[in-house]
Amino acid sequence: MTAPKVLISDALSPAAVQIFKDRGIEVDFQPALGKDKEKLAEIIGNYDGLAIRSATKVTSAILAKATNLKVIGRAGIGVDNVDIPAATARGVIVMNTPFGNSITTAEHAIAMMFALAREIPAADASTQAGKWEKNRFMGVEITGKVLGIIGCGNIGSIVADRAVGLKMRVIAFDPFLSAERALELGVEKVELDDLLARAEIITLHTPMTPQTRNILSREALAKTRPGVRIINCARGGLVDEEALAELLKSGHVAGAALDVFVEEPATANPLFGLPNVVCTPHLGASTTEAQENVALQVAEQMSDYLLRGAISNAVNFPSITAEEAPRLKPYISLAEKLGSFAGQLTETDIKTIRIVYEGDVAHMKIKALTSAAVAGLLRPALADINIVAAPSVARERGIVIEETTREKTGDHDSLITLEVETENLTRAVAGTIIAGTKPRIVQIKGINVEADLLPRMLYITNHDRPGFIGRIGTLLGENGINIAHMQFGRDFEGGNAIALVGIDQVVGETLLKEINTIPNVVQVKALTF
Ligand SMILES: NC(=O)c1ccc[n+]([C@@H]2O[C@H](COP(=O)([O-])OP(=O)(O)OC[C@H]3O[C@@H](n4cnc5c(N)ncnc54)[C@H](O)[C@@H]3O)[C@@H](O)[C@H]2O)c1
Ligand SMILES: O=C(O)[C@H](O)COP(=O)(O)O
Repeated sequence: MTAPKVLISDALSPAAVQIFKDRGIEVDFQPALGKDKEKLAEIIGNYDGLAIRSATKVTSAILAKATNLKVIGRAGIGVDNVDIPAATARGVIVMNTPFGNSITTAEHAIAMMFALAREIPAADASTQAGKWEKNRFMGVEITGKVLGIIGCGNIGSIVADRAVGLKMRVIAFDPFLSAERALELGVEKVELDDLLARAEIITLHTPMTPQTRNILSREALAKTRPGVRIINCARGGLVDEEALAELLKSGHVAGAALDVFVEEPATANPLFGLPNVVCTPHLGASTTEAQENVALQVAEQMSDYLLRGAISNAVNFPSITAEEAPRLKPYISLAEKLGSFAGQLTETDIKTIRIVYEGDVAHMKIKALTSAAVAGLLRPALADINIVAAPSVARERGIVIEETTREKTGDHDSLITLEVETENLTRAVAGTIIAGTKPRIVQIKGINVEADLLPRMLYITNHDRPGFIGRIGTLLGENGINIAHMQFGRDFEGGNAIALVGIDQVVGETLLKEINTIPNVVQVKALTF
């Protein structure tokens, strides 16, 4: 196996380079490449992995050129510089490092709060200019002030903890913050309007989503307390910069500290040059400790995926540990084959997919197995579908996916049953793993029929009458088709029967039609796996 190749296109700590090398991965460290999208597009096709921070924009155009790419690793938190749907559609795993720079960023927000309260940057500039303006800089105390946190997740919680330590009164708006967690953090959970009306300092710590974009809009800013100070170390675009600039000029807002901007790199901005505005160039995560953390973590995660199939902190696929990956692999293959079997037999629109996981397999990562089953099911219609994209593609097509887990009920230690419902019919197929690695079908439409899945197969349904087996064998033999195995099942004597025939050659349309003319044959279909 040739060593996977990773490109680092942003300024990651060199610690990442060492990890990749130690793990036997070829690594190309080009920290300035993220700013050169033409060059990136030109070479991205050579790499299996791409490690980035926030400067590299992984657009759909870049992804279209990334023909070998399997994983994008974000050494940091925000993945808004990656086109996730486009990556997902191409089967590229996108992973981040959700905790490595949280403390550092929370500390930056706290530093910004002090910088605003005591006008440290302006006082520093004035002092170093030889002005000694002792009477110009009258600050405010932090103790006892009301801090309003918008978004109380990893970073917001650390800010809350530090602020409580500074004897501030902390209120938080976060629809997903539980009452228990708020109590544990010592913060009061409030609605946004309440926060706007009460906070003397507001700090933002939400991701950028359609709901949070412009959360401090002109209207929201108008509801804030006179003299409020605003800090944004989360994402540019959470605050209306134009409206904030006007309120700073009018004196309604006493100060604003911004680490992030609508347009980055920010070389011109409506807030630049206004009194008591403190700006840093997206430095929230920029400490030696945080950069070391995220670089090491992203390199380990990407190596684990490229070398062992383990997935952690992916934003577009369930996690799979390095220990789980080899155990899961045969079941992924089984789920994909069961899906493929049902998909090849289904010619009308699928409404619902029901998957039942029974026995040992019910305790595995069933989300990954469901993705594999859905990919197999959709592949006859969408040749390029991959396991990462499959569930979202199914949802876009209005297909309902239902999963159930239960303990072992029959002979098999593990059993996966896939049921597909269309307008006209419901078809179920079940399978298991034999000898630890081999996928095997064990039941079709409730009829027991055990067969290994070979690359070429015939699926035949017929009325259970004498003579069928001899005729099909003769007909295939006369046409030069070698039979590898032939398995039969029926619901009861003289009832409905199924034959699964593993074959070594392709059966053409003419021969399929001829098989259909054998007495009692209902349906024949050539399948490939
Ligand atoms: N400046 C920097 O260098 C820097 C560094 C790290 C992270 N960040 C950014 O900081 C932000 C927070 O990161 P995190 O790790 O704490 O994320 P997180 O996911 O742990 O927390 C985000 C919180 O926002 C809440 N939230 C979501 N939608 C909301 C809404 N509509 N209203 C209010 N709250 C909402 C969530 O419930 C969650 O608790 C992200 O945008 C991240 O990209 C910036
Ligand atoms: O989301 C993040 O982790 C921060 O915005 C840090 O971005 P950076 O890695 O480009 O400093």
